[in-house]
Amino acid sequence: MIRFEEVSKRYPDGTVAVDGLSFEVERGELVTLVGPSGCGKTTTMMMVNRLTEPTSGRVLVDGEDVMALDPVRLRRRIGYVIQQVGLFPHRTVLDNTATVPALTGWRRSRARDRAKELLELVGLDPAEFADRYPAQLSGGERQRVGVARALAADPPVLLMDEPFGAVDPVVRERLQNEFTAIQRSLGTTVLLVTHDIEEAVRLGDRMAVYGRGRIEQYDSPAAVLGRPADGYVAEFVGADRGLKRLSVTAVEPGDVEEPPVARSDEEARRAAARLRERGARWAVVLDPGGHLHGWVGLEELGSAPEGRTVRELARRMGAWVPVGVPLKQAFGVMLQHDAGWVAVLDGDRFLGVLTPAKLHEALRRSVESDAKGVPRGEVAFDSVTDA
Ligand SMILES: Nc1ncnc2c1ncn2[C@@H]1O[C@H](COP(=O)(O)OP(=O)(O)OP(=O)(O)O)[C@@H](O)[C@H]1O
Repeated sequence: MIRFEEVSKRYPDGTVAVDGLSFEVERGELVTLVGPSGCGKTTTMMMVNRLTEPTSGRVLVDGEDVMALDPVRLRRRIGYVIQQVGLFPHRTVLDNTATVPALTGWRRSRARDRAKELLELVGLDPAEFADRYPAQLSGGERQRVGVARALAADPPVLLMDEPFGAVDPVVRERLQNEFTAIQRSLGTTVLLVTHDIEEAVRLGDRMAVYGRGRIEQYDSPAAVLGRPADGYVAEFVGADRGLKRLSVTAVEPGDVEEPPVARSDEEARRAAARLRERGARWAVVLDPGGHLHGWVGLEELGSAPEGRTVRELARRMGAWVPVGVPLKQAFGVMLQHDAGWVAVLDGDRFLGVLTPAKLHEALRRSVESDAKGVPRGEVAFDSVTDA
């Protein structure tokens, strides 16, 4: 969708901002550009919509050399979100958001409805914000309007320069999640510049790590963290890249272990005897169909009056995640519930539990699987301690 062929940019004062850059962004892909200040990220992006032009090489959008296209028409196909946002000061939030749909010929009421939907999505209640002017917003709110406005236009390509920079960390994470969900559903191709390595790792299908004027590594976040191309990249992504990998490594069915289980229709005392024999102090409670019902402690089971079933004593289980979420999320749930494990579900089917030891093992397996180029399930460790 976007292709750079040996692109260089030398500014008139002689500064070489970008030097012989070649890479490609597939349709529907979200690529993050990350690197230290002044390394050429913004220049790279501005060459896509011709806000600046290459000195040599070619930039192709959908197979067409941007230099052969009319800049105004080119920019209509390419959304642009910048940190300073660039909202129209004399227009309300709603009109700002509806600008492009209105320009491209939508009926006014339809454009405004769409704008309201998107404002809501980025966490700005239209009832409160629609009629305000940009000057009446905080920096973070302005940024959110900028993101809503870019999405309202539904462009096939979106360029974003630090779009979430001015938003506080809690709102940022929500906004990032909502943004990527919309981006995936619309199939938008995105180039996103960021200083924040976490953001680059979490959002990018692929990430480009910049050194001065060039890309040092272009790969999936898991590969960049697992196999940095050189010392520079390793240092840039940080000594805690193992931790960062938690964000990009999914919980797989093979990561879970089988916990002690009690069936909900089982008699409580019988279940207690079974658990005692096994040396277990608690059990996951499943209904006869194998669905998660909750959990129960040995003490409650053992002291239950005769005839009680496990179901009557089971407690609700908050510590669970769907299979496929990042390990980081599973770890977060574990900490949030102060639990030594977290249940993993596939739809409403219980797969098993993820323990801290299993989580560590999953992380190590993912590093090894990248290094050896084999699927994670095929990486063998003799024991967790070896891992
Ligand atoms: N119009 C210009 N004229 C001359 N030099 C420029 C111009 N714009 C940018 N540069 C220089 O080109 C280099 C790359 O700048 P660019 O803005 O692309 O970097 P960046 O990676 O986006 O930086 P930051 O993360 O700080 O935004 C820098 O050395 C910058 O000073």
